[in-house]
Amino acid sequence: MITVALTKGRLFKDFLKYMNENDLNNYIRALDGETRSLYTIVDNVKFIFAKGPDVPTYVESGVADLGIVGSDIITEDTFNILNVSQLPFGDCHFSVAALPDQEEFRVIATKYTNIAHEYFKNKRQDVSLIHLNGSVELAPLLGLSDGIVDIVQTGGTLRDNGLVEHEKIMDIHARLIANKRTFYTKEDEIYDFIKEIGVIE
Ligand SMILES: Nc1ncnc2c1ncn2[C@@H]1O[C@H](COP(=O)(O)OP(=O)(O)OP(=O)(O)O)[C@@H](O)[C@H]1O
Ligand SMILES: O=P(O)(O)OC[C@H]1O[C@H](OP(=O)(O)OP(=O)(O)O)[C@H](O)[C@@H]1O
Repeated sequence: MITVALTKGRLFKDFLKYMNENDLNNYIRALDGETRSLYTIVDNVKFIFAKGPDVPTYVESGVADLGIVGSDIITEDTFNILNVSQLPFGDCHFSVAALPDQEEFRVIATKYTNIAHEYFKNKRQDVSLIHLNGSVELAPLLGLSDGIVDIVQTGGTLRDNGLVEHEKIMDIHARLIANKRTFYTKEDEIYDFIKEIGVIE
């Protein structure tokens, strides 16, 4: 038995869409249902449903062998895991966004302070960061910050709040991650799963 950690929100919906497009019906039947259960078993794969930032924690500890997680999460925080491969879903990007006429960025609000810190440090720009937990678009609208560093997917949230992208920071994709030990001790089962979901030929 191998354990695969999935996130419950958007990324899970993208994974289901990917499975539908690739006729992975066995998994879809087990995963695509209305239930509050936090795990399900299909053949010899146990899927657990966690919050995105907790997926690498489960994988690092070895209670999960594999995980599907946004690259944003494993870029923002450091985990002792194997970063196996990029997956063909979950695409979005990080940007600096603000009101259209904003010229200077001295104060930035973000959920992703490490990514923002690294970005402005590399640009040799002295910026103060304010950590927020969500709805960060409010910060420049209320004058809490000059701009934000945040995830942009459709651009709808920025548009609906009168904000625009000023600088693109990096692309984001879903990634397959693995525990450093069990990737080798459970090699055959992991290989079968990865092959089945079409991540390798
Ligand atoms: N518009 C978006 N906003 C945030 N994350 C996105 C977006 N589009 C794709 N993603 C990716 O999806 C991941 C977040 O999905 P996830 O399923 O973990 O949580 P969620 O949809 O934010 O739900 P929850 O509210 O339960 O945290 C991010 O880590 C990122 O890689
Ligand atoms: O470009 P879009 O498709 O509009 O997506 C981007 C928005 O989605 C995310 O927020 P989320 O919905 O996770 O809520 P949050 O603000 O509480 O983090 C992100 O932080 C942006 O606000």
